[in-house]
Amino acid sequence: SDSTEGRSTHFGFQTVPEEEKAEKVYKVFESVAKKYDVMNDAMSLGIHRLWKDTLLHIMNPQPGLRLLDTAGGTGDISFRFLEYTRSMYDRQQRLRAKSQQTPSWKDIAGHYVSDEEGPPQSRAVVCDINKEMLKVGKQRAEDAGITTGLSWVAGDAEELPFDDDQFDMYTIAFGIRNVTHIEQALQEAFRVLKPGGRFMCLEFSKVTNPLLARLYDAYSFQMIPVLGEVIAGDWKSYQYLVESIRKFPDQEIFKEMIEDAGFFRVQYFNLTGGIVAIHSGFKL
Ligand SMILES: C[S@@+](CC[C@H](N)C(=O)[O-])C[C@H]1O[C@@H](n2cnc3c(N)ncnc32)[C@H](O)[C@@H]1O
Repeated sequence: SDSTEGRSTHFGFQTVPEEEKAEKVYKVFESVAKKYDVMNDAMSLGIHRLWKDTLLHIMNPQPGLRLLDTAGGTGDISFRFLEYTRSMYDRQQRLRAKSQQTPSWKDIAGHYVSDEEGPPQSRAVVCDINKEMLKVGKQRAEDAGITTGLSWVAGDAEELPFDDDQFDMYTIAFGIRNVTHIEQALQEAFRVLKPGGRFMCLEFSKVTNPLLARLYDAYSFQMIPVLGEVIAGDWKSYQYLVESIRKFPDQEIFKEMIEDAGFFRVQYFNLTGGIVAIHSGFKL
């Protein structure tokens, strides 16, 4: 660290003191909010959509669960969660209509629903520190006609504005590397999950294949800030993005950090050769 006082953290190609990171990160996302979604498609050639879909497939949530989507930004994970549980409900209804032997709702979803209560309502809470990102997300939800089961809360992953044991699922997608004290955010995830609840994190990680690593490095250092400048008029924010990815702990180290926060059965899945990884763990 080249900081003279305290610990330091990287921002762009400079090193900034840890206490300034949150402010810098806030400014980055405030600045990119309106172009955030289009930039994601441009930078990843649309692949971020597949990574997010994969997170949902691994989670495989039953209808009626409650999700906290931390650093949820403009809502991508929450939208997918609500869509996934809705289509699972439809599928189960169709199966049920076809066969008397199909289990009842109570059998499928345990204590969450009873047949008398009708379709279980899945709920997603998007929590993000950045009001601009939440604003863009709310507008997207409105445009897509998503009116039920979704709420938007301004809050810090390091100090979540929720009581203990509230959620069945906790997700953080491309969010944790932006948080100043990762351990603190992991402890908060543990606190707000119900016993049996699941933590899932989608984040850039360490590319495992050396050839892919070289290509990926060239692409991200040469192309991403250029795309940021051309599409969003913001070179610096996208330079930060590339650099913050390189600073984030690799798969194994991050797995240990999750275990240290108290989670059990921690595992990870590499996607696209480790460009991103999904880490998962349970609160018992
Ligand atoms: C790259 S975006 C990810 C958004 C969304 N999860 C997605 O996958 O598209 C990172 C988000 O993390 C948020 N963020 C950064 N630090 C945070 C913190 N300490 N607490 C909550 N959110 C934070 C930013 O405001 C931003 O919206």
